[in-house]
Amino acid sequence: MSERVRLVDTTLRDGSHAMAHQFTEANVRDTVRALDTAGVSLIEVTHGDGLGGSTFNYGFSKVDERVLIAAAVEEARSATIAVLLLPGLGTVTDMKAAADLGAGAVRIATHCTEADVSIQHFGEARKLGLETVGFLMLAHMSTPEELAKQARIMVDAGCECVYVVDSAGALILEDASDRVAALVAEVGDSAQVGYHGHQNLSFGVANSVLAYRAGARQIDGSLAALGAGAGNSPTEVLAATFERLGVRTGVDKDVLMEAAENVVKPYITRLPVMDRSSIVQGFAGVYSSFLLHAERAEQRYGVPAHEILYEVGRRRYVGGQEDMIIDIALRLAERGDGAGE
Ligand SMILES: CC[C@H](O)CC(=O)C(=O)O
Ligand SMILES: [Mn+2]
Repeated sequence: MSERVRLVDTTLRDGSHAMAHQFTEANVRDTVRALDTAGVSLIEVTHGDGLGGSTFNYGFSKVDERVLIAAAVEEARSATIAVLLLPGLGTVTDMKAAADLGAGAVRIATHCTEADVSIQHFGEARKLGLETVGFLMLAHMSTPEELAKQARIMVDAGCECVYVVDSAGALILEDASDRVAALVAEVGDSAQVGYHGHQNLSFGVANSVLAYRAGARQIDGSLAALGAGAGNSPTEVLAATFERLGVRTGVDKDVLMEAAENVVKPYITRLPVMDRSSIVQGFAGVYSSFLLHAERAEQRYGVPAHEILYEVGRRRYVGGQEDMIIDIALRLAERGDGAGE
């Protein structure tokens, strides 16, 4: 077997978007137990939009994320529990609270051109002794060269693994591996590089394989693909694929398949699929977590979600601009016929 790649599971964080942030404590306990048994070493548990994400703009959690993080920590025998933090939404105080609850890693996410807003958070995370990961979101909006410069900022601030995050599921094959290769060339001597994919155009797993070949050593997935948009690369498919390729992951694909079928699928309220709206997200480069917001706007204002998402893509909105989905829906409703395409 060749070199090891670490599969990181984000069912209980990215999946929060698809669940409209309604995870229960039992969902978290059952999923963490299964992932831990399968040998997954890093499990992310937070509101979909990270620490402090439970708000009017992003959607309220059913259960306080601190309760969920504590439950996850209690269930994990070997795995480390990671939390997501978007500077400006989550604070250093939130990060300290998560560390006090037993979280051992923080993944700090910024828009792909704004790594500088994470500098303080990486410094504080290292002081807390947390494993540190950086997320460069909506990576399709930057060139490989620009992205590599942003990765350098995160690594210099204390980030141990910096991710190319295909938030819109818009990257196709070399789009993904060229970005990973640029990051490896820039920071590979002092940090790892990771890859986080979405299935909007169906390339999550294929891009992950190419990312690995370009030097990524941490790859994200979600059980049963539970994640924003058309979902994430399914963790169980990543495990099976890397095993077929002879790449060691240290996880048991059969335990993961069992978990996807019998732990996660039964609680999914809306199965992520490549439907019209999520395909538009991949095509137009729209943040995957905007999907449910657009679907709600469709219900309220009678404008098709895919029309709203096309317009979001034209306007190049980024994370944090969820409220503008309402603005678009109102304008399209006024016009009476949607944006057309
Ligand atoms: C709001 C955070 C976001 O969901 C992070 C992520 O998984 C992505 O950008 O794809
Ligand atoms: Mn994601």
